[in-house]
Amino acid sequence: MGYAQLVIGPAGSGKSTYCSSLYQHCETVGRTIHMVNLDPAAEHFSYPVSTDIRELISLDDVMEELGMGPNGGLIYCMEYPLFLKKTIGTLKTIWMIGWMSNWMVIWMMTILCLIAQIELFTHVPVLRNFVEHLKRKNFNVCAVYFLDSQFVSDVTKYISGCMASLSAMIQLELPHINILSKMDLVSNKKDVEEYLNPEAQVLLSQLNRQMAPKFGKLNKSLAELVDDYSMVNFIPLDLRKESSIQYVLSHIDSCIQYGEDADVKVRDFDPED
Ligand SMILES: Nc1nc2c(ncn2[C@@H]2O[C@H](COP(=O)(O)OP(=O)(O)OP(=O)(O)O)[C@@H](O)[C@H]2O)c(=O)[nH]1
Ligand SMILES: [Mg+2]
Repeated sequence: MGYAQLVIGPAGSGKSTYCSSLYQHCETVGRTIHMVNLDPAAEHFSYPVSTDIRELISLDDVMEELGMGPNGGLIYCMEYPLFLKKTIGTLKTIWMIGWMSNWMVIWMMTILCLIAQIELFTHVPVLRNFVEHLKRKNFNVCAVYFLDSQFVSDVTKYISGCMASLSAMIQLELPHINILSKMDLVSNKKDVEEYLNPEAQVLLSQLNRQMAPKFGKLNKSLAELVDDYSMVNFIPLDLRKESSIQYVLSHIDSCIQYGEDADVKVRDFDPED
């Protein structure tokens, strides 16, 4: 059994910083973790990367050689025929050197803008195929979705963040954890706390207050949608506090049942498969 978290979220939401802090945290507590970069647009890492998709294809090369823009270039990279093969090869390499019982963090792509992000989740099957493959290979995987706490300062931004997260949740069909990042930048914690686990009625009245009356019906549907998917709640993350990282990690652990068989070193798969 292997364990993996798929770190996803909009540009600048704090994914890389989280990976770096998580790596340091795991080093401190003596927990093995492997970072796998699947982001063709990544630039540099402040932690050792076990495998890196850029050895196969990088966004810079695609933009330079094919004259593509950043969003189209990213989709080109993800659709590149060998992308899935390389990622699967990556996993095999990790398995073969016997890391099976360890954690693996898959640092998922940088999302260049919201449109690109939705296309990457809805139109490009490679992510989903990859997730399916991980599951078939006995990996417990969860998606860790990042949202910048600066973007939940009002209800309309919060709803748009929820919709993006929901779309990832529905497309990937993975256990899903939402993180509200950069909590150290929030001066009034109360403003944000009300969005950690909001009630539909409160969201609706706030939306109606901010928007023209003609949006009333839409607001009601959106508030109900967020409520129906009660999984759309957020865990705050303050990277200054070790306890906050530990708290997030414990949620992820329980989400993918890490720990129960963590010490089992036996391979329950065929590496050549
Ligand atoms: N104050 C504060 N700043 C943060 C935190 N996390 C990230 N940042 C800053 O936010 C910016 C973006 O963070 P990244 O970790 O690069 O975000 P990302 O999601 O990896 O961004 P892309 O890879 O471009 O999609 C950087 O300037 C970070 O220093 C945090 O917890 N607190
Ligand atoms: Mg990044």
